[in-house]
Amino acid sequence: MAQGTKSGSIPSVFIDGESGTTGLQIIERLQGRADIALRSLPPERRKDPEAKRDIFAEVDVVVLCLPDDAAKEATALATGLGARAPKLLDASTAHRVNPDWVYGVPELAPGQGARIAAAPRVTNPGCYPTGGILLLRPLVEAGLLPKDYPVTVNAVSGYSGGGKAMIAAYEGEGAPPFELYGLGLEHKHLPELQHYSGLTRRPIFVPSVGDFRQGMLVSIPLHLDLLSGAPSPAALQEALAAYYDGAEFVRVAPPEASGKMEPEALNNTNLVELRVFGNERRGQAVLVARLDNLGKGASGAAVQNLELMLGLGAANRMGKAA
Ligand SMILES: NC(=O)C1=CN([C@@H]2O[C@H](COP(=O)(O)OP(=O)(O)OC[C@H]3O[C@@H](n4cnc5c(N)ncnc54)[C@H](OP(=O)(O)O)[C@@H]3O)[C@@H](O)[C@H]2O)C=CC1
Ligand SMILES: CC(=O)N[C@@H](CCC(=O)OP(=O)(O)O)C(=O)O
Repeated sequence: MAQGTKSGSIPSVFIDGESGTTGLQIIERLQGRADIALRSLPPERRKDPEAKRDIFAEVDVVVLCLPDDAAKEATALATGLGARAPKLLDASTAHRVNPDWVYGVPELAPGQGARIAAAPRVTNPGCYPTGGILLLRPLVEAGLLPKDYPVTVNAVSGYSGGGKAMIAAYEGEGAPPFELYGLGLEHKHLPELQHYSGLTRRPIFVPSVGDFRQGMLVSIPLHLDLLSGAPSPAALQEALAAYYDGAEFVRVAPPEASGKMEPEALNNTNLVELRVFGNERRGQAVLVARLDNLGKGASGAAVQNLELMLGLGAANRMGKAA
């Protein structure tokens, strides 16, 4: 049963940015559901503040699938509505480390799902930080990974991660087969990656994009002798498995001494898979997260958070209880 709604028994949702990549994917995931009423604006009124204000006042949750500046403007508009303000779920980067917003990773820590369910403002995580944080935080909390470890995060994303502009560029002429970017070491995901992983030293983050539409790998190399107690790869895997025991959308695979990972295996799901590859003789390991950048990295995560915010989420979707 849904929590108190503004009108009727079915909670209502408006997606601001409904014709963008993330917005369209959320709509696809919600289509056919009888427990959520999806509201919409005609295309010519989608950027009209008055039309937005009216629909914001009528719905229970607004999902912001907008560029950062537009997300901030929409937030101000909602704030202006006072008691009629809807709950907000922001898919942009604008509020990710803002303490007034709850970080939308239910599996982050015990009780995080309940915090998301109760919050008036939830910020959906970035796609790369979703993989990085889910790998790093349990190891920091277990005391295995020192907080000041010099972490490097390497990652590759499908080009849909760059939204409509990057999709058009890659599906047009002359796109490169593969590109490193973010080499100024100021990528917008670094603050949330560091903050929610619990690291005191700023990680180095090297993202890349490949000529495939959708899917993502995030990998983190580790020197085991620099970790506390020089743990084995199996001990790292056990720490991850224990942390996510019971979490519906996070799978921790058995340890592997060798292997390959490709980025597309979890496309069109809300799953993230965590793996530890290790060479005990060499004292080295690589942590890898695989996810769909548009699934658990964006729209799938948004639907998971939306369900919690509307009181529709099953308890086991919330990660662990408090
Ligand atoms: N793609 C991804 O994998 C991920 C994206 N995100 C984040 O989600 C947000 C949306 O990204 P994405 O869907 O990829 O981007 P897109 O560029 O695909 O879509 C953005 C949409 O917002 C619309 N828009 C822009 N300004 C306004 C406004 N003032 N009012 C209403 N609509 C507006 C655009 O309209 P128009 O069509 O007219 O340009 C466009 O349709 C961004 O903040 C992005 O960083 C988060 C996680 C992953
Ligand atoms: C391939 C690509 O360009 N990816 C995007 C990140 C997509 C994402 O998660 O963006 P948000 O932080 O807005 O959520 C980038 O690096 O900017």
